[in-house]
Amino acid sequence: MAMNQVVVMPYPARGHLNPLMSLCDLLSSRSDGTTIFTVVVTEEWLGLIGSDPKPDNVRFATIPNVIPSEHGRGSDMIGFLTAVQTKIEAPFEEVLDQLKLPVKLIIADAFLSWILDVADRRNIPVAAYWAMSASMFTMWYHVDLLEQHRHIFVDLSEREEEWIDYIPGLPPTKVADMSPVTREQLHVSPNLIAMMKRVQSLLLPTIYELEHEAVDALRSELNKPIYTFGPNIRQLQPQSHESKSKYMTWLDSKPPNSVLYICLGSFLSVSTSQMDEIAAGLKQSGVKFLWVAKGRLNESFGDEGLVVEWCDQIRVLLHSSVGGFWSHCGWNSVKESVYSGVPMLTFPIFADQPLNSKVVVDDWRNGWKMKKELRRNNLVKRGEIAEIVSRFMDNESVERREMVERVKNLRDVCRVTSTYPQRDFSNFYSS
Ligand SMILES: O=c1ccn([C@@H]2O[C@H](COP(=O)(O)OP(=O)(O)O[C@H]3O[C@H](CO)[C@@H](O)[C@H](O)[C@H]3O)[C@@H](O)[C@H]2O)c(=O)[nH]1
Repeated sequence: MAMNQVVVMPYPARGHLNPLMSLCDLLSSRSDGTTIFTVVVTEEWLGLIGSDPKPDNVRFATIPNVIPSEHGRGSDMIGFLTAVQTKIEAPFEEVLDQLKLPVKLIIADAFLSWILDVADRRNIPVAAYWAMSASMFTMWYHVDLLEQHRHIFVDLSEREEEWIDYIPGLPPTKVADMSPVTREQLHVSPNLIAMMKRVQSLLLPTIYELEHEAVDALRSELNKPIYTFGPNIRQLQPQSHESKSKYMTWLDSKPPNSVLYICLGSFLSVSTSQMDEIAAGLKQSGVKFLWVAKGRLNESFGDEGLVVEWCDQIRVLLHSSVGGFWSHCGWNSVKESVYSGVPMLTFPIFADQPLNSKVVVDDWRNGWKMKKELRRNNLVKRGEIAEIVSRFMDNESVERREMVERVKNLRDVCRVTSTYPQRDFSNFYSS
């Protein structure tokens, strides 16, 4: 049989690349052996993920480092977002020119809308990959409704208790649970209505059973194939004793469910003064913690706390000593937490994170809010942190036990789903 290929263009950020690589693993495991999956990344990203294990029929192609580096891009977010929209198209086309096998499909992150013109010129269908939740997709798809109700682009500080109850597939949601969006941000975000008219299909990395209202609403409205494929988490590779990281050995030495894992995102992080409050609050709580925090590496917390620059998050979450996850609520972190059966303390920062936090706290009820006033940059102070953390990690308390029961149920739903990512899914790129 003749060979062909699927070109995969991820958004150059960890929270988008990780699940798209995992999708490639899934597709390649279901492929009949005639398809090569070519993932296009910058040279910098190749250095970061190039040595991760992957199937033989998943390959990388590179473009030069035409966007700001991963290190320090947070200092000019709009500059980074703009470069991704304007600088990648030309080198991406050069990659396409050099490919030997015919390209039957492009899977592109939905934030890269310029890809539609490239694909049109070459007559290649595009499947749009949305890295966030289905709920966030429906919210963003209906940005015109938000505008009609004056729930976006205006000062909402006096109207945070108003309900957004008109978005198809989304349960009533308070204005307070939506990240404020400016028109400037809209310019670097995809126009989903225009995009959905032009793509062949939509790929949602979500657990259908947990988001079926949103997925069903989109299916009836979009009139396009929409595929969900479960938690979309990369499988853990076995780790030898020798290659075990220091933090895993540290976790081994701790009692079950005793450690709070903290990671507040790889994209934007919190202020230095908030980090100071977190450090002091953790000390005061007496709870053991593993904290991903680049700027605090030299701080000593004795044997109670370990700070790392980076860790293998899913491996950490699956460790039996980890009993809680304090997270910024990136969609991948939320799913990894559900998949691992670890309750969450939510601390959303921007974009979809406030809505994800609301889903965790109010709908799935597998977590508590650490940051209550989402739309303000008020500091969460050390005393409050210490109080919530110690209550949250108290394995004897009734409120925690009840939450842990719900977490187990969610985990079971998520694990079952991960074994049958949608029945017809494997065929979507063969047509
Ligand atoms: O020390 C670390 C920190 C993170 N991760 C992984 O990095 C990914 C992070 O993804 P996510 O939790 O989604 O956070 P962000 O990187 O901040 O994700 C961006 O992209 C997501 C998908 O679009 C959005 O939901 C977020 O709001 C946005 O900030 C996850 O797979 C983590 O397991 C690690 O392996 N080790």
